[in-house]
Amino acid sequence: MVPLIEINGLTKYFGDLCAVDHIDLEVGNEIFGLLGPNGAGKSTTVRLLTTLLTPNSGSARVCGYDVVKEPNKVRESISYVPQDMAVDIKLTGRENVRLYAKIYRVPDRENQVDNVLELMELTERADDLVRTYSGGMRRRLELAQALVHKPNVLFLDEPTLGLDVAARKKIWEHISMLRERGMTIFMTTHYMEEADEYCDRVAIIDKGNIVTVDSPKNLKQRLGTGASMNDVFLENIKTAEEEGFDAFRFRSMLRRRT
Ligand SMILES: Nc1ncnc2c1ncn2[C@@H]1O[C@H](COP(=O)(O)OP(=O)(O)OP(=O)(O)O)[C@@H](O)[C@H]1O
Repeated sequence: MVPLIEINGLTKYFGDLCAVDHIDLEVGNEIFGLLGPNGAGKSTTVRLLTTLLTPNSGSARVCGYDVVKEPNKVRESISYVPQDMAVDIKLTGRENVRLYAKIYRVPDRENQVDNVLELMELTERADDLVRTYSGGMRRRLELAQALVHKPNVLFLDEPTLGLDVAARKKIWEHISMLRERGMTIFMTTHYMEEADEYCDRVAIIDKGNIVTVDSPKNLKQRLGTGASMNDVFLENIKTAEEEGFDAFRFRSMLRRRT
């Protein structure tokens, strides 16, 4: 596996709180899911890897570039789709993507805008205002924007959050298609069944520590016949429970989100 993302002892404090605690990870050309309860450190990890935060110690390389020493090179090689809407509803889909193409100084701009709209199956609605788009279409538009400068690694924070079942399935079809075209996807999710079905490997993070990393299949097998990813998740955050952490909160969160 050629690592597209290499993380060594990466650590981030917010005041006294250690949000990411000496994590080590290697991610190759795959769909990699970072799972964990609320406040576990998922978004902080993604923000460190996308150069939006600076670590207190440790290092990370993305596409061969150091996130602290070569942030511009990292940004040119990646895209990041955060949870909150990153599209302007007062513009058309095409205008939104065009804006990104301009910011990234994409060569042969109009062609590339057409290409990514087509890739996300938005061509027919490309000239309609985004205000009229469904949630799933808006998410696909965010992906189109993210793809316009041809990144090698795509970071997605909860890509299917808030979408209905059909829209979630469609987003996953698109993410899987990108993976088949050679893109590396690093994503966070609370949907265990989606991680199970679509991720090549997952890591579970709890209180800033990576508790386990493997394929969903291997993780389930380790627990025994009939185990689900929910079981894997709960098993791996058990330590927190044993330490008196509020397991009820985790479980109710899981029930809400799965
Ligand atoms: N800018 C910040 N300032 C202070 N504390 C922060 C900041 N960002 C995150 N934290 C804290 O760091 C810890 C990890 O937060 P993070 O957002 O990375 O968790 P998460 O796993 O993404 O959670 P969620 O699933 O709820 O999005 C939490 O305790 C959070 O309150």
